[in-house]
Parts: sequence; structure tokens; C-alpha cells
Amino acid sequence: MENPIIELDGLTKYYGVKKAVDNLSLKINKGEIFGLLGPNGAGKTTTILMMLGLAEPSAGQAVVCGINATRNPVAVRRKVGYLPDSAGFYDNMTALDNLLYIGRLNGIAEQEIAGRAKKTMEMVGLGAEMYKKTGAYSRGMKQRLGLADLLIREPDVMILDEPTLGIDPSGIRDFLHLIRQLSMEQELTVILSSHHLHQMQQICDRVGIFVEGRLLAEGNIETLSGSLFGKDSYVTQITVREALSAPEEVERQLRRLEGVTSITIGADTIEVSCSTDITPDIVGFLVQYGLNITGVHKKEYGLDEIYHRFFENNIKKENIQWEAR
Ligand SMILES: Nc1ncnc2c1ncn2[C@@H]1O[C@H](COP(=O)(O)OP(=O)(O)OP(=O)(O)O)[C@@H](O)[C@H]1O
Repeated sequence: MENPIIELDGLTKYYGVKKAVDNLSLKINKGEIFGLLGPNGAGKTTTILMMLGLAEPSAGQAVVCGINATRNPVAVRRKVGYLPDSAGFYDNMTALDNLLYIGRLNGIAEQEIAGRAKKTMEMVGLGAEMYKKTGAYSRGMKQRLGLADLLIREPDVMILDEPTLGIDPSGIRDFLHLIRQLSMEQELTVILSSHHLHQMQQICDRVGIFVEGRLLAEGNIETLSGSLFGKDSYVTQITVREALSAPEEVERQLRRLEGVTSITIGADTIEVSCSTDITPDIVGFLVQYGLNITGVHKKEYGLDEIYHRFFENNIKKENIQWEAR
């Protein structure tokens, strides 16, 4: 259901003659986790800065929480928490003192502030480490403290620019899990920028793929793979117990099912590509045919494959089957 909290309309930004963002129109719904995905220099940070009213669009507009970000940047920043790729804290102060300081700067009432800061530290998993100096914090802990810094201000939207940069793999997993959990618990809208496909895939409801300032595509993984892989979007792999005695016959009959585009039969495997997901029909037919099925696997295209189609196989724009913006 559409319930946009962010509406970008024809957003464009030139730096001199360089077009950093090119006519970007995009809606992000309340409560969604949206990934801005693209290689270095694609225009992700510039887009974020325009959403925050920190960079002025050359054309178009960004409306965030119902506020025009360019005309009223102060009001937008009251609603939106921004975690830049490296958040700065006072190293010689404890994490809790850093957070108290931020809370005071943001006008949180003195009688409330200590309780709220401690609760926020617990929320981001730093409860046991809040009295440590931030100078002794790891990169992952600093990013958690960065989240606490946003959360204490009770934002409606969090924008995180490359938030997992420099965190080790298990730290990344925990951090992404935390973002997902916070988004659900607090009904927060989260925008993340990244060029790490795999990470985005784990957490985002939707992603937008940016290349050279343009949003080439947006959607969930299923929609994107459907658009990109077209008629072969769904691949069902089936393993059977005994080798097929009449593979040609099986193939001929499977071809009659609506949506089947190609079939590959091995000794004890059958792989069917289809334009829609007809796995139940395929399985139903094979069972009726008398085969003993030992495994059914639906292949899902990951962002990695989608990314490779875009950036490495050099797909020509005219071959892209969704509307290029
Ligand atoms: N202040 C600026 N002045 C001039 N050019 C800029 C400025 N900021 C960004 N650019 C250029 O605009 C383009 C988009 O940059 P942007 O930082 O938005 O990309 P990005 O997708 O965030 O990349 P990264 O992942 O490296 O942060 C790049 O070509 C960049 O060199």
C-alpha cells in the first residue's frame, strides 16, 4: 500500500557541468527500508544531501515528511536522522556522555535526558559499554552509537550513508539485524546507501539502482529479477530418486504447462524456466507422472546477478525491459 513519506520529483543536481543526479523521481513509503545501490560516484550521497536540504537541487524537489527540504531544511532535519559514513564523537568522553551532550544540544529536557540516553544505549546493544570512552570503541560500536545519536532524537526517517563501511563481517550482520529490528519496532523509515549488494539484499524491502546519476530501476528483488530476466524469471530445479526412463516424454508434457520457456533434463534432475512461478503445477504433474521427487528448489536471482547484468555485462539501455527514467 502506498503511503509515501519521501517524494522526490524530477530531482536534478549539477556540480558545474557535471550532472550528479539526473531527473530522479521516487517515492519511499512509511516504514520501508529502502536501499540506494550503485557504484562510487553514482549520485547517492548527493541525493541524500538534497533530501536533507543540505544541497540545493538544480531542478525538481524533495519533499520529506510533507516538508519541502530545500525551502525548510531545519524542519526536515528535525524529522530525519542522518548518519554520515563516519560519525564523529568526543574520544575522551564516555559513550553515554557523548549521547547526553547530543541530547542537550537537541533540546531534550534535563529531567528526561539521562533515562532516555540509557534506554537508547540499551536499544542499540551498548548497554554494557556505555561508560567506556568512545576512543576505545571499535568501528562497529561507533556506528551503533551513531544510531543511538539518531534515535535519541526520535526521528521519523533515518538516512544511513554506507553504514557498514569498515565493520567486520559478523559486526555487519548484527548491525543490519539491529537496523531491521529498530525499523520494525519504531515504525521507522530507513534509507541506506551502499554498493554492497549482498548486504542490501539482506535488509531492504526495496532497492533503487543508481548509475551515473540516474535511477535505472527500482523494486524488490523479485520485481527487479522479473524485469531483468524477463521470460526466464523463475527457475524451478527438481531432483528425482531414479534416473528418468523417458526424458523426452517428460519434457514434451512439461512444455504444455502455461508459462514454461525452457527445460533442461539431466540424469536425475529437471530444471524448468518459466515466465511466472508455476512450481506447484510442475510438481503436481511430475508426481502424477509417477516420479519420486526428492528435492524442489526455486532459484532466486540475487542482487549480485542483477548487478552483474547492469554493470559488468554492459546491458544496453534499450534492452532493459522496465521503463528507464
Ligand atoms: N561538492 C561537489 N563538487 C563537485 N562535484 C561533486 C561534489 N560532490 C559530488 N560530486 C560529483 O558528483 C558525482 C556524484 O557523487 P556522489 O558523492 O553523490 O556519489 P555516490 O554515489 O555517493 O558515490 P560514493 O559511493 O563514492 O559516495 C560524482 O561524479 C562526484 O565526483
